[in-house]
Amino acid sequence: MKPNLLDVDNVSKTFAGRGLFSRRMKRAVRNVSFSLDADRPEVFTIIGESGSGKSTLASMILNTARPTGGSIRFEGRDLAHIRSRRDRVAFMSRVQAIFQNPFDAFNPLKPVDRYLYTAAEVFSGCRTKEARETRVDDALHKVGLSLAEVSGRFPHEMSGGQLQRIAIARALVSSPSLIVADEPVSMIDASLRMTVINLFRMLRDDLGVSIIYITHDLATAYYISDRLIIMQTGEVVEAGDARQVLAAPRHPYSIRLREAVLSVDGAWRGTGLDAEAIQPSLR
Ligand SMILES: Nc1ncnc2c1ncn2[C@@H]1O[C@H](COP(=O)(O)OP(=O)(O)OP(=O)(O)O)[C@@H](O)[C@H]1O
Repeated sequence: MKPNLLDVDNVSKTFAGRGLFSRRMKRAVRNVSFSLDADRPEVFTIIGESGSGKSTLASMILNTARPTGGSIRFEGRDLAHIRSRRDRVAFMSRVQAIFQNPFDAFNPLKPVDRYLYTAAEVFSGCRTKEARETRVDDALHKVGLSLAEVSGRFPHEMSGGQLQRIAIARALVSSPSLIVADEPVSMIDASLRMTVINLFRMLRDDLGVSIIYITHDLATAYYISDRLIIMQTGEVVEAGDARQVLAAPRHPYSIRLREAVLSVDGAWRGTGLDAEAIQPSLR
């Protein structure tokens, strides 16, 4: 039987308390489980307020932090068994990350195309300049840009939205099957947010890439998610089909979350989304 794309199996993460003599442990993530099907690309959203454990969970999925309980398998392989450089590179070519602030992801003194060439060489094994250029141009076209537009340009010459699209292009260079996007639009102008959000849809529908979309923003979550989990103090308090969960939330936290969005006039406008058009039943 074909393994799942991802299995997060009863995963927990406890941090040792800060301070030399501190014995207090911080349980950032508690017993979280979910799976992504390899044959059904989807946008799977992890939503929750600040400090609910979203980024900690993301870093375990990206294998940059180890769970203190439970296990994570990618395409059937336990991430704890990925040790050699070769295995790490192979994993990273299949699972890519997009972070919150695109300006942090690029060195201001380095032209952005260099990052794409490096990705083409390291993750896609493109040995010649021509092969790298073709690969990079192809990835840039998928996000609505081209090598000609981007070549030799520095991060400060780009808008946040453009730079985030370049970050997505960099992630696409290796043809990943999973992208973990941690608050990818929260630092981008509202007017450009939807371009990036719609790109995730395109990646799912046209390229078959699954996206783990991490956010505290209910409106964009509602717009693009297939399934979601809602986290509170490290635990999953609600999970399921995005439309069902957000249209009829059951847990007090998800009810509060929904009310918070609906009570703030213009909250939907801030995202560039039309709440009525998306889901009239939320009103
Ligand atoms: N390295 C660490 N050492 C100790 N505690 C940590 C560490 N990293 C995170 N935490 C704690 O774990 C909890 C979850 O943090 P996390 O960053 O995963 O939350 P989050 O939902 O991503 O929040 P935000 O939306 O603000 O990024 C928080 O209470 C945080 O203070």
